[in-house]
Amino acid sequence: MVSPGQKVVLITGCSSGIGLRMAVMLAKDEKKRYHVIATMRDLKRKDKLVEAAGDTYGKTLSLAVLDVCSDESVKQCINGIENRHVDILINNAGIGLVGPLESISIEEMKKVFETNFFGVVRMIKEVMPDMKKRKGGRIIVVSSVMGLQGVVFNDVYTASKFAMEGFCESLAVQLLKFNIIVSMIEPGPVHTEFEVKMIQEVKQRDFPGADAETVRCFKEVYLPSSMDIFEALGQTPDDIARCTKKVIEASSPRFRNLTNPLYTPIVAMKYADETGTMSVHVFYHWLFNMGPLMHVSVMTMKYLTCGCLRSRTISPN
Ligand SMILES: NC(=O)C1=CN([C@@H]2O[C@H](COP(=O)(O)OP(=O)(O)OC[C@H]3O[C@@H](n4cnc5c(N)ncnc54)[C@H](OP(=O)(O)O)[C@@H]3O)[C@@H](O)[C@H]2O)C=CC1
Ligand SMILES: CC1=C(/C=C/C(C)=C/C=C/C(C)=C/C=O)C(C)(C)CCC1
Repeated sequence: MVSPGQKVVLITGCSSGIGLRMAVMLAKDEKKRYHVIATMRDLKRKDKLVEAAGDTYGKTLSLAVLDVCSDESVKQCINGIENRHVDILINNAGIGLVGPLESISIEEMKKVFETNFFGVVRMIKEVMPDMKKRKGGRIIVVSSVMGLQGVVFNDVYTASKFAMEGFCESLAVQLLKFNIIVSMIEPGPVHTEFEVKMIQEVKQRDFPGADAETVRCFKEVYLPSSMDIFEALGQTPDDIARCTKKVIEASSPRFRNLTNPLYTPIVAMKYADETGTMSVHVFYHWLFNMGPLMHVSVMTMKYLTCGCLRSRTISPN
């Protein structure tokens, strides 16, 4: 039951990771300001969430089935909510895809877009008309640093997040007219099942169709560097949940919210050279010439960005 004055928050992809921690953090709000509808595509995966929610389960947190890839599932879920009333929609569900392009089928690529891009579009299309009628609402989208800057061997995942950034940047203007505020959350690496699934998938694959040199670059250069970066910079899902709660609670939230200060110079570089050549060359040298020193270079970046650039990110603390 939603108490008077409580905001209804619907979150997608709450069976693990960032979505799970967001659901729990908002449900445990000291002032009980939120009623969280934590959704997942398969309720058999609810145990971790229910355990973490503790006694908020059935009070400020309820569960619902929702598969962002299915029109019917999205409709059924929203129709099941009292008056279809959602104050805050958090689009979190998403999947990764990494590896040499030659070894990835078009079907796999479509699945990534179906989840990460059309999943968000489907959710917004269903919730937006009611928000417009009520002249108010918040839409949060968990994007990624890869929604702002391409990362080698993440071509299709990056494209799906860029698509979402473009979509939201366009829609945000129209929605502001109806007092609906759109905010993006842009984490760098976060320790969740996303990382575990990526490592498992990569171990199982033998990358058919890709030439030996590309496979070597992926396995021997990119993967160790990427793991170094996860180890040195990885945030926790609680960090991202805290950032998101801050964005929800801000009276005038920023549109873009990077959660990790390391990425502010990377994004700044993109805007400093509008031709894009600098980013391509810097990433090339960083990966192929400094790859073995990745740990050192990342630690240096961490040190350099610990002060002034923090104000450009949303801090979890
Ligand atoms: N971890 C990271 O390094 C980063 C992650 N992100 C983004 O954060 C978001 C959350 O990922 P994270 O928590 O890390 O990863 P997890 O893999 O832990 O969580 C992803 C969640 O999305 C759900 N999901 C996948 N497909 C669907 C679907 N069709 N319908 C509904 N739910 C679905 C999964 O459910 P199920 O259990 O059923 O598979 C799971 O609950 C994603 O959008 C991701 O792109 C952004 C930056 C970095
Ligand atoms: C290897 C490599 C990089 C890797 C970045 C990674 C691995 C980022 C991961 C982000 C994630 C997981 C986002 C999820 O949405 C940099 C820093 C670009 C610099 C060049 C070399």
